Amino acid sequence: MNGPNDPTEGVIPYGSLVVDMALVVLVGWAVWWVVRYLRADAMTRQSIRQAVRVRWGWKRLAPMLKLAATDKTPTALAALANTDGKPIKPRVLIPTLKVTYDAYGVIARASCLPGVGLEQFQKAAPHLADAWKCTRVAITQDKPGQVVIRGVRLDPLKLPTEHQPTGDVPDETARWDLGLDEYAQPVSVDLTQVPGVTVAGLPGFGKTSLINRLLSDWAPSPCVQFACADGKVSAAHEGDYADWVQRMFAFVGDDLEEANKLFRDLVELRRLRSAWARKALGVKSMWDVGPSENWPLVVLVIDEAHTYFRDHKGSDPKTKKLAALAAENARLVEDLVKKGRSVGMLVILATQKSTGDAIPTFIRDVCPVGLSFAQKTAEAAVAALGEEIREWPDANPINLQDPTYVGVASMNHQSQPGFTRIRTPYVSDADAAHIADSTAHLTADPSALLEAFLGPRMWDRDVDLKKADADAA
Ligand SMILES: Nc1ncnc2c1ncn2[C@@H]1O[C@H](COP(=O)(O)OP(=O)(O)OP(=O)(O)O)[C@@H](O)[C@H]1O
Repeated sequence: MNGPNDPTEGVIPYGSLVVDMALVVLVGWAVWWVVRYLRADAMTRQSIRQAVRVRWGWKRLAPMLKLAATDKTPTALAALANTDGKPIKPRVLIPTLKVTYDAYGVIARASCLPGVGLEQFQKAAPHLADAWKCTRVAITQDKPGQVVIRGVRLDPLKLPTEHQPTGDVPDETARWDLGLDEYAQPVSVDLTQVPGVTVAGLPGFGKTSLINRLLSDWAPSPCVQFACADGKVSAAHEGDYADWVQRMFAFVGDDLEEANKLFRDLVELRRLRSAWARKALGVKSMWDVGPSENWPLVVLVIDEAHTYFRDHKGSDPKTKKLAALAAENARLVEDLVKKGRSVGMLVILATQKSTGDAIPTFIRDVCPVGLSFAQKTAEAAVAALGEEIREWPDANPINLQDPTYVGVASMNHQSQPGFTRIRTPYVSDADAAHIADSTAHLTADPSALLEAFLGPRMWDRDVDLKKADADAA
């Protein structure tokens, strides 16, 4: 009974305080979720609903897919509580499941149980895809005792994306952000220590846009200098690189002689860099210290590469001269790819031609990274990506001929087995032009930079280029 002197008067009962607080937390949590849901785009909202379904259905689904374990040994507590002597029921253990989402689908992390691990989850993947209404499900293990289940409702390869370059200096030099893989996971390749990349594919499937992205993302760095040979055009103001010319220390069109001179100059630079690396940088490989404004990473883009390498057949003097130039061009570019890695030179070769002479196999095979957009025939796919592609039919670029796959490439990297399919984003010409404009002042000739860096005393000294060649090989 509450009287005037009741000591509990004005004191909120402890139990009610806990309930109130729980209610506040619950309401706060619900509001947070509603706001999150309303602010999400249509694709993400679908994924949120999917994530809720996945979480709620897991307890029933896991045993049906044999992703549960039975523990017949009673726990100590159950044994103590078992006073009537009846046999104790075995416990069914269900892997814990934490589900998150993104625009493309769900990412679930499940704990492993005795007898239920990576292998069992991988076996169940097609059934998980059916139950969760996913186009694809991938199971990987990121740490012991836990698997990651990636389910994509929408096929990321079929959804075009765009990339707007920021114009900021990249955080990491030589990281090439390529796009999203078939599970919508970002794919990037580290091009430090990589001397060559090949890019092939039918016309109009996204090669230029892919290279545009690399140029746009890297151009803001003063530690990168670009040169280009574009076999599709005769003059710098034409074609895909017209805007980029201002951010390039050298540009040549389809003239074989001019291209030959550019390749020779770059081989000369490579030889000088090889000769001076140790004295000037204090290390044998530029990558030990990274590129700098004085010693920038030199990126040579050779577009429509077949223009410079293709075989010229005929016995008239003009054809013979072209044939000799093409053969020498191939030899010079091979030199750059084979020996340019440690001194910071990277060659990107692109072609729409799908025969072995477009990018000679002796050059292709020394390029550690190869990408191919759609190809018409299995032979063309092999010419682009090497014989190994025959063993990976799912990733074969002959399956990318549908217009839906404009912008989708299959990539191999010598350091990893197999191929990755990547949805590359579209980079508009206007955005690329803007970056080229705003970074044009960073353009510098790396040979002049080397000369200035070494100073007249060192530059004048005879360097043993033959020895440098032998060291670089
Ligand atoms: N990643 C992409 N996503 C969506 N659409 C793209 C993408 N890349 C290119 N496209 C579309 O395809 C068109 C042609 O692209 P691009 O010029 O990059 O092809 P290409 O392979 O370089 O062709 P070519 O060999 O003739 O130079 C672009 O204008 C654009 O409309």
